[in-house]
Amino acid sequence: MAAFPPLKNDLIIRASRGEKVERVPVWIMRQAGRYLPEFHEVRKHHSFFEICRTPELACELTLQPIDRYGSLLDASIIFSDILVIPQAMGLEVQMVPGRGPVFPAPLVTPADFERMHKHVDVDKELDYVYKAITLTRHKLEGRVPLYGFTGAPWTLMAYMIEGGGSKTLSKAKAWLWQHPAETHDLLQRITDVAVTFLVGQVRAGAQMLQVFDSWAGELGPYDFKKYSLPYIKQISTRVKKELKEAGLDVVPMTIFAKGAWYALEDLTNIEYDVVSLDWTIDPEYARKVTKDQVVLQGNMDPNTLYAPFDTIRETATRMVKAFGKDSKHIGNLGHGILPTVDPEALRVYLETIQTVSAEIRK
Ligand SMILES: Cc1c2[nH]c(c1CCC(=O)O)Cc1[nH]c(c(CCC(=O)O)c1C)Cc1[nH]c(c(CCC(=O)O)c1C)Cc1[nH]c(c(CCC(=O)O)c1C)C2
Repeated sequence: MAAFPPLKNDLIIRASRGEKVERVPVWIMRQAGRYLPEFHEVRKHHSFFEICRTPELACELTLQPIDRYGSLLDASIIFSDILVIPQAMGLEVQMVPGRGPVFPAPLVTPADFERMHKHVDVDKELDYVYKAITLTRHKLEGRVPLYGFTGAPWTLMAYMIEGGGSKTLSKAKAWLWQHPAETHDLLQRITDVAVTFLVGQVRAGAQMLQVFDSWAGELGPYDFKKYSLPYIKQISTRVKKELKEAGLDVVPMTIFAKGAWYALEDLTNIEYDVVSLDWTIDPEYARKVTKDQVVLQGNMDPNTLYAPFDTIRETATRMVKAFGKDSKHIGNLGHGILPTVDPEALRVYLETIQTVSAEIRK
């Protein structure tokens, strides 16, 4: 395979390493997806997981926001889903229109471990993601870096037991009390897969990595320390070690533990370069707690994109200023962009972050 084209915009990589940069780099969680008409055009003809498993289609969707917004985006993220890991472990996941992901046969009791592969050949099962990453690195032509990602063990465990989205996570949480040993067994199995998967994504061409613990905030502080923190820490330390040993680039890693405001201090000490904040955390408070030891990412409420454009400008300006003139900040939303947002509202948000941050850093 030919060498990748040279990177023309490395702003977000420099920022993730904590270097002083000329302006705040920005990208958006779920930037490829349902708010874009060009996404729906492709979705009409292909199912969701068919797109994930077809490198040309996953690549095309990854590039859609980069083509649309041009220099207003400083990174791309490979089109895929966190649920490719449960699939690789042997569970079936369907994407049901209007409902989201559904497991026809979720884990009900630990006896259901029988239905999962005893040994997961991660590189074989998820080779389609690696192929999509490699192709996308070429097609990006060095415009921006490419993120690879994984779901965090707790969030993936929750999906595997709930069988899909849930308001209370009561089935998954019942496991914590009813099956504590098997809970740790499951979390460890997912962690092992995630580590190999992230290293494989870097080998394939990913230049940055993000771990999504979207349901972290459903755990209280004590349980987060017990059921999430040790595993997301294992992921960062093992991935960095394995990358180094394999002679690969030790790429910047981001942790997004949505809702886990109480764990902010712990999250700065587990070898992630960037901590992604949801909108419930005040940027000034986050800077105080993290003492500039990590780069902070985020964090406007995604619903603010429904506001009049002037309000979006005002809110984004206030956010950039709250993270501070000298702060280590990567612009993003506090969670994924919502499917019914006007793509032009996102343009206003991206433009504001880039121009206001360049202005105050002059
Ligand atoms: C990073 C990513 C994800 N999904 C998708 C991407 C693509 C890359 C990008 O960000 O652009 C495409 C991605 N994933 C999905 C879609 C829509 C599929 C469709 O109907 O076409 C897209 C574009 C489907 C999906 N997949 C998932 C949901 C949520 C269900 C729920 O809990 O109620 C949904 C709706 C699970 C999922 N998937 C993901 C997360 C973590 C981020 C977050 O918290 O939002 C989670 C929790 C991650």
